[in-house]
Amino acid sequence: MKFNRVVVIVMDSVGAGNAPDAAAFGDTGANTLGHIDSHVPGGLAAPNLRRLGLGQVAQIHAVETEVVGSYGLMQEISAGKDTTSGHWEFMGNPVETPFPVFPNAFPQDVLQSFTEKTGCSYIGNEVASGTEIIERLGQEHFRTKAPIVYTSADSVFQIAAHTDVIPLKKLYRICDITRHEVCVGDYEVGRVIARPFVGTPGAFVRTGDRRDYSRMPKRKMVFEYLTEKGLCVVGVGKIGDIYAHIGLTESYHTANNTEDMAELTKQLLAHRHQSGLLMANFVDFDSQYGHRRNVPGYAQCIETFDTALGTFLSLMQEDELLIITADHGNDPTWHGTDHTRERVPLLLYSPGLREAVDLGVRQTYADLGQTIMDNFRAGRLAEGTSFLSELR
Ligand SMILES: O=P(O)(O)O[C@H]1O[C@H](CO)[C@@H](O)[C@H]1O
Ligand SMILES: [Mn+2]
Ligand SMILES: [Mn+2]
Repeated sequence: MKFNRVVVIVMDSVGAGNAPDAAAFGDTGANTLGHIDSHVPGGLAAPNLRRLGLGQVAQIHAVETEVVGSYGLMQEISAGKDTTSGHWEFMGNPVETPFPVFPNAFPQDVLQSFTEKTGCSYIGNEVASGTEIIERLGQEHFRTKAPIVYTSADSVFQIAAHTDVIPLKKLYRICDITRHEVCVGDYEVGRVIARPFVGTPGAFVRTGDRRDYSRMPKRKMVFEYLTEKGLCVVGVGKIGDIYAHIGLTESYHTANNTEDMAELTKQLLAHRHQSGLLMANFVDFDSQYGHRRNVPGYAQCIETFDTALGTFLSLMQEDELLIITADHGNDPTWHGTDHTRERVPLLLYSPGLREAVDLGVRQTYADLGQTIMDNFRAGRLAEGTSFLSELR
């Protein structure tokens, strides 16, 4: 079995529950898909994901469905349950040492360095929810013209600014300096994130111009192996940012899931003459609904995605393989606002596959990357087991 193209969709945070090491993360019992399904009247309607085997791997209510995809679960070996750890592990770089987190916000020396290097003062410096902190500090931000600095439970240095106070380009420059000159050494967070927002007090809205500045991976990952072989690697949404823009031949930033699917479809059709990888991260599940603990919103987001997925599946050819997965959980019924340590679904589809195969529980997310390496005869990763030969 060999596919000319592999398409990977990461449904950001759509976990399937029960990671064996969930206790170490305070997440015993968290179950993103299971809990959403049980909280929605009538349960989740996701006929296309079910056709690919979602009902076989997630604890969602039973619906009689003909399964045409192959399916399994993957569990993470990385030390963190953040986006970067998950994505890097997919592509052969599990994160062994946790990225630094700041449960009491940033120490004074980091902030002093921030002020010196960027020439900006700051307000905030809290562990906060991004939507809540801009409402609470928005007026002070207008008065002082200082960016709002905050962190989350995961390893991030977030910088929020209204676009009328700090123009987008300037915010990006501040983030770039923070990434390269401030968050270094013991403060090398997973990501520095630009959080521009617009609107008026009481109605501030974050825009789709968010940018993530990743730390540099220490190991070579799948993208580089593929591009070295002359294959194309096209990223959609946050993919370029998450992989520090290494090994991509093209990258298309998007503002939301709708744009992700539109761009992914466009790129599926545009690159038919080439061989390689096309990968998208659909972030809305996580950022709009998971962190906001919005159960009906999350359910609706899955159902909307499912409908768009139906159209995407109908466009696929026999020599194209689609892999759908997630990078961690973010159970909207859980306490707090952080991600949850869960196994993630692994759903495969190709019109070229004739049988639905149960791929079981994969012991690392790197099985995904190893399968891609195997498919393109691009060598072997140190971690992961290919499931290519299991497909029928
Ligand atoms: O509250 P907001 O700003 O959405 O923060 C969320 O977004 C960040 C990146 O995914 C995470 O750290 C998470 O907590
Ligand atoms: Mn994520
Ligand atoms: Mn998140």
